[in-house]
Amino acid sequence: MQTSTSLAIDVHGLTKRYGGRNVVDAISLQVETGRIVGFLGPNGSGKTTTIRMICGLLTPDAGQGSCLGLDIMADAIAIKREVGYMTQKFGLYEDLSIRENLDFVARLFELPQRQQTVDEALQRLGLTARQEQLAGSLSGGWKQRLALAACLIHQPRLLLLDEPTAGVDPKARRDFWDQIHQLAQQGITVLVSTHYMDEAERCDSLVYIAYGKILAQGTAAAIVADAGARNLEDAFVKLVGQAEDNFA
Ligand SMILES: Nc1ncnc2c1ncn2[C@@H]1O[C@H](COP(=O)(O)OP(=O)(O)OP(=O)(O)O)[C@@H](O)[C@H]1O
Repeated sequence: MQTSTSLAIDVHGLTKRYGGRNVVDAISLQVETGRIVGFLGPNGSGKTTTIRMICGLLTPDAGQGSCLGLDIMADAIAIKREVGYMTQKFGLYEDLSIRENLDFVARLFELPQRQQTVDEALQRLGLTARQEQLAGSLSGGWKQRLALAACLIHQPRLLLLDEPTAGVDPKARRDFWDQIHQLAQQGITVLVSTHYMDEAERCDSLVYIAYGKILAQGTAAAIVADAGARNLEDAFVKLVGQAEDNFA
């Protein structure tokens, strides 16, 4: 039996309603510390909304739970200090350099020894040589690397990555995933949403949602086997087809 202390995410019945519709509908999710969990589902299925409720950015209409042992309703501010949240749209200042962007984030978190912290962040992500380059002049892959450096600067224990590799070339995506695996080896938990099947295959386990509900979860191999499918993509097509009949 799993004890709650080994769960980085432990939420029950999370529900969010917009315009009279449950866009997230009673989702319960448990993620063990140090795991990489892929969060998949069609556009508009509720992934971003769920991620935002988990990290206290959005208040659920129903449900409860904890993130890193902190209550998602009562401890939202404390959660933000422990979580790195990377969105599809990189929230960086295009007219600031790489170094200035990281320094700005370090100030927001009121980190001590800012210069050293920024130096280390630059080094860890291979950004030192480009530190004076303006963020706006970077390619998608380098912007993504900077965004990851920014969301790691306060040494979070949990990374919530919302389609972090959208629009990034294959080499940069591969580098990014190598980085994610290194972080997980250091004990950081990762919940990552993606539409890419090759990325899903690199996760320890997967959660697949549609219409705001979890349709399948487990390892990629188990999901494929349970769906009687040839591969992950086929499994998801089957699952969403069945869900259309039930929920659409
Ligand atoms: N603030 C809001 N007001 C009204 N509707 C919203 C709001 N935020 C999200 N929605 C709706 O909720 C549904 C779920 O959106 P969400 O962004 O969580 O999906 P998603 O699975 O992350 O999609 P994608 O893969 O396209 O990023 C969508 O129909 C969206 O239009």
